[in-house]
Amino acid sequence: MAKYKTEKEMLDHYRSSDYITPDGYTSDIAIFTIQSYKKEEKAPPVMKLSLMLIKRAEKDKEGNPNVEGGKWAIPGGFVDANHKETALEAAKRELKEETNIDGLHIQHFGVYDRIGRDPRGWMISNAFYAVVPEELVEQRKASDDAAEVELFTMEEVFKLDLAFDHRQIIEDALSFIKKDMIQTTLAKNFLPSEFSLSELQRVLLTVGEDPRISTDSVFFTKAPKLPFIEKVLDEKGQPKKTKRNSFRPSQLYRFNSIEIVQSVYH
Ligand SMILES: O=P(O)(O)OC[C@H]1O[C@@H](O)[C@H](O)[C@@H]1O
Repeated sequence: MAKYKTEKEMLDHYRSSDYITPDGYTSDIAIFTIQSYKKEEKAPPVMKLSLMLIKRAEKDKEGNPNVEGGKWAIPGGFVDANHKETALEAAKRELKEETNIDGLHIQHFGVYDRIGRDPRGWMISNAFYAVVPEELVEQRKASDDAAEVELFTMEEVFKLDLAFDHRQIIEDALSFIKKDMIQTTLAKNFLPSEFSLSELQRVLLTVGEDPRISTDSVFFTKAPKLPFIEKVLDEKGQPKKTKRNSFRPSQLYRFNSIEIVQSVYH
């Protein structure tokens, strides 16, 4: 038997407390970069995918023990409903407040809502990621409820005792980055404007093993035909080569302006 005649009447009597509702709404941001180290003069640089983590403060602002205090986590925090914030706005604000990093384009990739993921209650978290050149994370500085902010290689990250379900969030972000690396020209951010195919191969492999890229015979046959790169010529119109990473000269390439719609490395 219907109790109300109009939507307004129904809404006036609606009590959200009759239902289980979330206790909090948060945003988390995974910022990755590729760090490169030149180990030997005539060898290509060693490149490693790294992630920026914060160490959660042991105590909150009032001096009480902090939940998951002392653990490493990706930066994040609560969406400020009093200021009608969206999850994206909260992600950018929290990133700035906790790490001093500003102005990045971040991509939403998931919602984490498993009951029990946060011991304080049912907190639903929106996860964002970005892969940026190292100079963009150089101004990092811990503040607010972050005691430290550091870059860790992925090997190091997975050895840490991470807060909440952040290990799962990081693993999921990684699979998105792997796709980005082969479906977009993301690699461009980590290469000089003129680069050799082995330098391109090294950047692509920082996100994980892929036999189609790591097998030289496959990669070096396919790569020169990629539609979005072109050979660089010198002033005389001859192929321009480099010896910066080897004793044998290697052809230099550059990205052209073709827009990529589909994976092209495969
Ligand atoms: O850092 P505070 O504000 O304590 O809480 C935010 C964190 O709470 C967790 O559910 C989220 O994943 C987010 O990282």
